[in-house]
Amino acid sequence: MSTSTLPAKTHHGVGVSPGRAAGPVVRVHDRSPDPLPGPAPTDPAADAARIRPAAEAVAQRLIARAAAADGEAREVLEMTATMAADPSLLGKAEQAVAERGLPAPRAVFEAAGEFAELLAATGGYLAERARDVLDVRDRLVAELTGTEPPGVPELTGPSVLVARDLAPADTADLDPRLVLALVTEEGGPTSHTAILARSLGIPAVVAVRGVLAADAAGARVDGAAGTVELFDRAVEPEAATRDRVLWNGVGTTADGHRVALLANIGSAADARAGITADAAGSGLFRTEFCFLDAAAEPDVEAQRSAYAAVLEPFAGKPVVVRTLDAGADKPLPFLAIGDEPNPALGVRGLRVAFDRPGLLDRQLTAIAAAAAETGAEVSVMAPMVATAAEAAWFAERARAAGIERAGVMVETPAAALTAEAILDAVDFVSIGTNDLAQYTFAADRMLGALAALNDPWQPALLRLIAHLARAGGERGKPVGICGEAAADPRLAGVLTGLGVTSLSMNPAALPAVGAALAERTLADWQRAAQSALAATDPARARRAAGQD
Ligand SMILES: C=C(OP(=O)(O)O)C(=O)O
Ligand SMILES: [Mg+2]
Repeated sequence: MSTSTLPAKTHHGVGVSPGRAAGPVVRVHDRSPDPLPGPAPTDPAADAARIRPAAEAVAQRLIARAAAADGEAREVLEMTATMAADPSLLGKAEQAVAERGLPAPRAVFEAAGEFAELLAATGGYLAERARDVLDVRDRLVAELTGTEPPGVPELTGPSVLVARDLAPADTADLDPRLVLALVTEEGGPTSHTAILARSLGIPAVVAVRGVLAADAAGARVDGAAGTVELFDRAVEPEAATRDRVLWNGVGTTADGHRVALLANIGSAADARAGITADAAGSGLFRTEFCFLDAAAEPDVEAQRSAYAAVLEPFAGKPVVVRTLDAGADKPLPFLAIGDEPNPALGVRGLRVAFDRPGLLDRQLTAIAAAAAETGAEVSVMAPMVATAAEAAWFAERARAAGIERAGVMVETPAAALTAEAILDAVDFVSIGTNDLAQYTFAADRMLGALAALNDPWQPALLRLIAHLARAGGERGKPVGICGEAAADPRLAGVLTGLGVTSLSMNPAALPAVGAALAERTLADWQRAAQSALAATDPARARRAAGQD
């Protein structure tokens, strides 16, 4: 490598997908400037008539990319193509040209902008779709103005991609053989970029302030340490070095201490992916994913059949079904909570059911029926629990519905600090590290600017987990992890060293986690865990655990 002779500046971000790689930088195009509202077109009818062919061209390009992709990538690209050709969006834009005399690019810009605002105002998953609508908007505007479309340019060789953040359509069909590493200025540990990078095995660092302004030609990326060295000349491509992903499908440390490695699922496709990836079961079935678009509460029969479709691949295996986690970042249209000044601290998760116990009871009945039908070993757990009384209330209702094992998620510091009482009220707990970090650090999990606080290697978060694991160990009750922390291979070992009994993750992360776990004995991981706990910041915690 010739890089050692080049001047380098090291930028720090949050490492979200481990591995090291170096290579020439390719910038992902930012969107072009907003189109101007004038001058008015001389022939509005002709200008309006340009919109549908432009939308058709954008949709066709996305469909062609979808045809060359598979699995989730194909779904994302097809969904984006559908949005680009959405008749109500295009109709609104045409109307703005005809009635308000806006030039076609501006009309599309405003129509899509309004649609995105509506989605963003509802928050959560729908707000994430707002990002997709804005992505479609920018593609349409680029098509109408004849400018470079936003997103990843055609890659001619192995490259390090540097972006502000990546939209699902940008990343859906990324070729991991050409993308050496991903670096983003924004985004956090639970962002789309982070999850995708881990699932593709591409080293990634997010929330790297100033990386775009640096305008570098080459970069060397360390996805574990969260560092990006930038060079002002292109750097010879150096393929990623990653954890070996040779895993025999059994979750165990080098000396045979078993840890259940499980899949996080939300659809039948996820469930099949989990089984293919050798998941021993599922530690988190996000039931709200089945009903994101439902306008009214699905009746018991509709719920039973939706759950059965997801449980079916797991016949004979354990699955933890989480009851609806609605509100804040995951609003469900049929559970309108009303205006809240701070939805993340509002009526969400299990709290939605306190005023609507019938809603919970109907869901538990449907889950019990789906479990009986499929033969999956189902237990249930409640999201966003703050007190032992809430946990006991939930467990009682679950048992009344005929479900034997009931647990709760630990996502609030209050639940973690009262681990003993919570565990006494239920059969198990599962730690949602995404939300537990957000509430512990008072740092919105969606904000790139606060990503460093949501880093799951933060010693404060590790201490809460250690407390929970100790309380579970004393009672002989399982303490699992189902947040993104479980998908970080080295952290998975540290969590095991803290006493956690199961790790549930995106199915794509299973081989790397399984392989890393098997590299050391339980005593080694316990030592690594104690060193990480004693560290004063995430970087030191990683080093102390032997990550760097
Ligand atoms: C697993 C979790 O739940 P979700 O990401 O669905 O909020 C979590 O908060 O860590
Ligand atoms: Mg959560």
